[in-house]
Amino acid sequence: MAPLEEPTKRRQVGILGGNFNPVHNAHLIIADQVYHQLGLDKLYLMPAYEPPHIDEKKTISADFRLEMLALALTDAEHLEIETVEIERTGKSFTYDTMKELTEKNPNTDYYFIIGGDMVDYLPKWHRLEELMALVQLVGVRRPNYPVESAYPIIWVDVPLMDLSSSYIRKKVAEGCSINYLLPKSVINYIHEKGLYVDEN
Ligand SMILES: Nc1ncnc2c1ncn2[C@@H]1O[C@H](COP(=O)(O)OP(=O)(O)OP(=O)(O)O)[C@@H](O)[C@H]1O
Ligand SMILES: O=C(O)c1ccc[n+]([C@@H]2O[C@H](COP(=O)([O-])O)[C@@H](O)[C@H]2O)c1
Repeated sequence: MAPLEEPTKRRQVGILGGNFNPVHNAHLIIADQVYHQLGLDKLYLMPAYEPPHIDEKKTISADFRLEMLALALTDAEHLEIETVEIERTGKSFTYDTMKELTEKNPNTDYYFIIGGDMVDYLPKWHRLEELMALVQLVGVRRPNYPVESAYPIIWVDVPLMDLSSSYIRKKVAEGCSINYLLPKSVINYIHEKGLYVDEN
């Protein structure tokens, strides 16, 4: 009798989408914790070309943000950059991106991570029901934001971190230290390129 064929193991992949303006240690801790706690095969940080919010956030050129991500991830083999939204340019809705990725990689299960600040905003996401049919949403807590949702979110425990890219941009503009809030290589890059000095 012919031996039974092993079913192909599906690849388990996490995605942390964001602006990464700049990438900071809370992003890296979240990515690493979700990767390990969910036993994923890979986790991608996925920078947006332009934020998709209705009330837009300002951002800087994708080239700067990509270079800072590459510096931050130099020693992390389990963490990589997904550039699909940068290559597409313009605004990307997560549903459109995840549809493209799931079609390209039919043997992969995707886990899309959102910070607690995004939970209340979820009902406004583009084609949310369809997005939830494509990916598993994973929530991570953020200070001053809810930890519950009517939506089927897997909550992964991370330390509560009151750290944001806007805080870092503000500190640079004020001429304050940003040491230990993000990798040293990224701090050096920010100073070298003179980023965020005019932030208001
Ligand atoms: N300190 C944090 N705790 C939990 N989640 C976070 C934290 N910082 C960022 N995130 C989450 O990481 C993802 C990408 O975040 P983003 O690049 O917008 O950074 P940010 O620090 O929120 O930026 P900004 O201050 O410019 O709004 C989002 O889902 C966001 O909720
Ligand atoms: O698709 C949407 O409607 C949608 C609305 C708001 C945010 N998102 C995604 O959520 C991720 C975090 O967003 P942000 O703006 O906090 O960096 C990022 O990948 C965004 O593209 C997606």
